[in-house]
Order: sequence, then structure tokens, then C-alpha cells
Amino acid sequence: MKVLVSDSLSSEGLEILKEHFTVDVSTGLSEEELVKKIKDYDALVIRSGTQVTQKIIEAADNLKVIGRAGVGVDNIDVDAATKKGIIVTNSPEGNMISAAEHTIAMMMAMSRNIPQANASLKNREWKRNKFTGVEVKGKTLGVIGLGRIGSEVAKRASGLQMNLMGYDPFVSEKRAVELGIKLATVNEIAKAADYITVHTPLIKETRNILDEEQFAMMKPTTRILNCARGGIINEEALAKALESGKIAGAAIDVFVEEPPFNSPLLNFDNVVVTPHLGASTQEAQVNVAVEIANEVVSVLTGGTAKNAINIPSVKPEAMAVLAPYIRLSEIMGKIAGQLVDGNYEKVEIGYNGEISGKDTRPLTVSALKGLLEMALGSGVNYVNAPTLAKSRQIAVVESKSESSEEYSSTISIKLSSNGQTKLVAGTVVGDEPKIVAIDDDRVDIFPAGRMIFAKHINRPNVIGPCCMVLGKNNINISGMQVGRAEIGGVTMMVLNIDSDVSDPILEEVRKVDGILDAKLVTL
Ligand SMILES: NC(=O)c1ccc[n+]([C@@H]2O[C@H](COP(=O)([O-])OP(=O)(O)OC[C@H]3O[C@@H](n4cnc5c(N)ncnc54)[C@H](O)[C@@H]3O)[C@@H](O)[C@H]2O)c1
Ligand SMILES: O=C(O)[C@H](O)COP(=O)(O)O
Repeated sequence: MKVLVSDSLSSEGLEILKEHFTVDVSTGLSEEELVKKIKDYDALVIRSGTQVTQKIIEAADNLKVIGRAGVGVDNIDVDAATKKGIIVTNSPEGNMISAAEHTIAMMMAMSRNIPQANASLKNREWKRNKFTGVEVKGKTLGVIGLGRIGSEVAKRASGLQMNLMGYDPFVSEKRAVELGIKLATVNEIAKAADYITVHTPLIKETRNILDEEQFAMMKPTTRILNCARGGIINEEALAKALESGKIAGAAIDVFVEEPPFNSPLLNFDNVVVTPHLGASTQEAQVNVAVEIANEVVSVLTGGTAKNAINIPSVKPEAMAVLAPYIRLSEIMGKIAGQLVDGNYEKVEIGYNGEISGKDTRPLTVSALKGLLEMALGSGVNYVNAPTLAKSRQIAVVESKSESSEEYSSTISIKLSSNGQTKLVAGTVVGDEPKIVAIDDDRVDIFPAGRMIFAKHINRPNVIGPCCMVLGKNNINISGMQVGRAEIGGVTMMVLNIDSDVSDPILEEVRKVDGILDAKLVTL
């Protein structure tokens, strides 16, 4: 088997890989070069320097695993990899201490003007007054993102006798108390903290989490740190806040574009910068390289991936069979989650037919991910979905049956919420997910984009007026499916639509005589 290492990797990791496989190290490849090369490889090992795009993944006909020697996977198109059945795995713990220590080092360097004073003295200047700094003791540190690194930063800041505030929608009050952190909103942190440090992944919900609005609330003595990912703090808004003296300084290790040679942040005297060095210690590099090499060896020799990002513990050959069902169950989770109102209480997932004989754990996880994403946003992933369901006291029940009536395999999700239940059933046809039933109504939907699910009475003059409402509001209908029912019976209609439907328009649809309920589902 062949492994391509496309970013620098410590020799300890390379040696492990070389004991088992043919290993090529080739750094600085362009997307085009990787597209050409990748089809020959079974594994790709990267750090943050390689962008693993959809185009590269589509060309990766033999690839079974992408190993990220480090934490951030924002440079990998994880959805495209999942779709192709490629395991994405990382080494989440190996560099956390180094990243936390770097954050503290940056905070101290910024507080005492160490880089500026160092440069000045080496320039044969002796300007002691110019570089008067501030103490951190007794100051408040706001930590946004209280995962592995955020928690380690908090522990160290606590040792420096700082007061701690924190924001993380997935962290319990109990955990915050253990860390000595007072939980607060982002805006409360912006108003009160003397230092603010971000330690979240870069995802939709965290992009620009500190923006103009938050900088406007800050004290002129506030100092900002980003040792997580460029883009979590809006760089332009930060530059404006520094320019206008709205805040006192910043220490930045990561940038939207790396290297950040055009970034305005490089022009300020009160900004300390490092070139993405958070994980650059001898210890961290050995840790992550060894950890990821062992993951790749495990996956390519028929074992599992301990830290798989996209699916838990699945062997590559099993992943190839399960991939379309993983997509199906995630989509079904999303649909079920949008067809009920209120808090989810119980999810019953049934596996029928051939699929019941497979390892269905990843399918349950992806159903939960789809479901919870509807309530919690894109911070939910395949790794945290089961824990999040548990912490929200959502009961998860699986059942299996070897029989499946019409299709070789079907999956059903029955979701209970506030006394209502909703059942969604689906199958895979030619690798594409298909929804085959909603409650008792048999349907035939290839789910995509935005859909309106409308429960209605099967009689003339219901579907027409419903479509008229959408038409007069300039909403194009690109597909329609009506469930089978006797005349006068109740059934489900599913309309694929090309643009968003506002609540008032949906309300108008609901008022059409014969429409019993209408819900918008967005995938
Ligand atoms: N500078 C470096 O070289 C370096 C080194 C290692 C890691 N990192 C980066 O540091 C970041 C944190 O890594 P980690 O290992 O601590 O990750 P982690 O997954 O352990 O923690 C991330 C935390 O962010 C929280 N979070 C998710 N969505 C949120 C939201 N909307 N608002 C607030 N919090 C939210 C999660 O609940 C989680 O607790 C990542 O972006 C990673 O890529 C950078
Ligand atoms: O997410 C990470 O692990 C860090 O940003 C480190 O990235 P690097 O491996 O490119 O140093």
C-alpha cells in the first residue's frame, strides 16, 4: 500500500509508516498536482498546509484514509470524503499542550511588549519607558471555546491568578465550575474581559464570532488573542478596532490567508504575530506524527480509526458499503428533526433487511448528527453527536429485523417530541438516498435542497391552490410527489422548491382548504 505525506511530518511518524508501506513525502503540491498524484495512494497524511478539496477527493480512487497530524480539519472537505467512503482522522491531543502554552506565551509577550522590546534592543536602542507593560494578575480572561485547548489555557491562566469567563454552547455549568470559569455570552465577555482568547474550530457558527459589534463593546484596555484559526475573529474588524484605539492590542498566530503577507494586522506596533506556531514544538510534532502514523497503519491493515472525524471506528471495507447509508441516515435525521416541533425526547432507529446484518453504529451516529444539527447547528459532528444526545436526555433505541418488504434494505427513524411522533423511512437506490415513507404515507422522494412537506386531504382543489400560493410569491416548484391514498383520505405531498419560503408564506399554504399541515425542510 502507498502513503502520500504532503506536509512536513516528524521522522518518528515517517518511520512507523515506512515499516508497513511505501511512503512518498512531497510537500508544497498544488491542487492540480495532487489531483494527478492522489489516485495512486491508499492514505494521505497532512498538516494544515494541504487543502484537501472536493476535486482532490473525487480523483482519489484508492484513498481509504486521510490522516491529519494535528487538530484542525477545516482544510479537508470532510463531507466529500464521507460521501466517497474515505475515513478522515486526526490526532486531537498531541499538540494541545503546545497550543495552550503558545497562547499563554503570546498573552505574556503582548502584555510586556517582549517582541517589540527585543527588536528595539537588537537595533542598539535602550528605551525602557517605551515598553512599559501590564500585569495579568487580577485581570479577566474571556475564553471562547472550552474544549481541550481552551480548558488548558484556562487552567494556566488560573495559575497566573486571572479571573475567568467563558463561552461554549456545548459545555455544562458543572464543567465550567470545575475549571473555575463563569459562563457568559460572547457579548458579556466582550464587555467585561481584559483579554479574550478564542479556541473553537472554524465553522459556520464561529466564523467572525468577534466582529465589529463585539469590538464596539470592548474596553480600550482589552487585548485579543487568536491561536485557533484565522477567521474566528474578523480580521478587518480587528484591524479597525486597533486603528481607532478601541482596544489595546492583539496577539495572533493564525490568519484567514496564510502566509498573511497582505494582512493589515502586520502593520501595527501593538500586534504580536507568529507564523502559525501553536503546534510547533518538538514534543507536539512527535506526538501528532506518531499518533497519526499509528492511525493510518491501523486503518490500512484492517483495523479501526480511533479518532475518526467523519465516522466512529469503521474498517475501510465496511465504510465502502455503509457510505450511502450514512448519507441516508443523516438526511433522514435532518428531515425528522424538521417535521416535529419542540424538544426531541426519543429516537427509535430501525434497520431492516440486509443492512441489519452490518455494523449499524455509524448509521445511528449519522442519524443523530443530522437530527441534532437541526437544533444545535454545525458544531455537531460524528464524534460528539451521541454525547450531545445523551446530555440532552434524548433516548436512542435501535432495532433490527432481517425482513424488509419492498427494498433489500430500509432504515426508519421514529422521533418523539412533546407527545407527537414522526416516522421517516428510507432506502438507497443506486447509491442515492431515497425517502419511501412519512408516517403511514408511502412516498418516493430523492431528497435535496428545500422541500415543503404538506399533509393534505386527497381531493380536487387542494394541490392547485397550494401551488398558486407559491407561484404568486415567485417560488419555483422544481419537483412534486404526492403520496398514495384513497380519494378523501389523508396523505403527504412533497414539493421541491428553488428558493426560501418565509413563515408568512408557509402560513398561507397551511390556510389552503384541505391542507392540514405544511413544514419546510432544508437539507
Ligand atoms: N495555532 C495552532 O497551531 C493550533 C494548534 C492546535 C489546535 N489549533 C486550533 O485550536 C482550536 C481548538 O482546538 P481544540 O483541540 O481545543 O478543539 P476542541 O474540539 O477540543 O474544542 C473546541 C471547542 O469549541 C467549542 N465550540 C464549538 N462551537 C462553538 C461555538 N459556536 N461557540 C463557542 N464554542 C464552540 C466546542 O464545544 C469545543 O468545546 C481549533 O480551531 C484547532 O484547529 C490551533
Ligand atoms: O490544528 C492544528 O493542529 C494546528 O493548527 C497545527 O497545525 P500544523 O500542523 O499545520 O502546525
